Amino acid sequence: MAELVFFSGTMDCGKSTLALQMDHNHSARGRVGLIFTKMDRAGSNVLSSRLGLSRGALEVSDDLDLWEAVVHCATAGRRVDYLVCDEAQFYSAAQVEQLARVVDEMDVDVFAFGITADFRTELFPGSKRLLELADRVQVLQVEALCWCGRRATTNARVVDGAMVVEGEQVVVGDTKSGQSGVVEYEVLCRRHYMRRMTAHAARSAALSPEVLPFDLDVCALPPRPITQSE
Ligand SMILES: Nc1ncnc2c1ncn2[C@@H]1O[C@H](COP(=O)(O)OP(=O)(O)O)[C@@H](O)[C@H]1O
Ligand SMILES: Cc1cn([C@H]2C[C@H](O)[C@@H](COP(=O)(O)O)O2)c(=O)[nH]c1=O
Repeated sequence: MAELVFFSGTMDCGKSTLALQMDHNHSARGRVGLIFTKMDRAGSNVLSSRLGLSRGALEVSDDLDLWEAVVHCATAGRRVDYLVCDEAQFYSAAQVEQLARVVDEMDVDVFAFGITADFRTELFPGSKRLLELADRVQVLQVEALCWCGRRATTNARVVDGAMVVEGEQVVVGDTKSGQSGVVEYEVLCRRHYMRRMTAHAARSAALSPEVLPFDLDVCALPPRPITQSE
């Protein structure tokens, strides 16, 4: 019996890697799949992992009807046993409903991968619909960690080390850019998200004479690497 499964977690927790592993394992057993993605950091029509693995993928444009795409393959005589859908947070609610229809009417497994909440801790439309319709929601076992060592549960948007909470919901980016003025993301625990305390802000606070010595959060900072100039 086919299922719609939503594999979710924060940024940088291994979702794309798992997507590639799932495709590998299913195809190794003779199953035939289609890989979809949307706005992968590496570019169009590619599903990439920070581990360096990547595969060609069908780009999910805003107007792509995923039900029609699978029906087209089937009517062209191409077997489809499963779909891998990465960056599913970017899909529309209607496209998620099309995926559910593929599962229910064509008995095709759909494995969707994506983050649930944006930089404001609000659900993406695609993620919301997946949480509402999926047969199973699996939180990935590899935990991304906040700078303090707690499990990260939020995806903060950061510009020049400072958290920003205003802006467009969709800004493609990575967890480290190192370039001034460029949007990047940092996974944080809820506590430090609510405090707007990025690793950069915590390090700055640690150097401030106002910080009381028993502010354990700041004391939890990993030692800053000593640069050559110091
Ligand atoms: N050099 C490395 N050695 C081992 N694991 C790594 C390395 N670089 C990245 N990773 C793993 O890859 C994960 C991110 O992979 P990726 O699939 O791109 O995540 P996501 O799609 O969730 O953003 C990290 O959580 C980390 O566990
Ligand atoms: C929090 C947040 C993230 N994004 C973008 C940034 C990345 O391009 C993807 C997530 O990719 P990953 O494989 O999970 O690392 O989503 C965004 O557009 N808006 C946000 O609020």
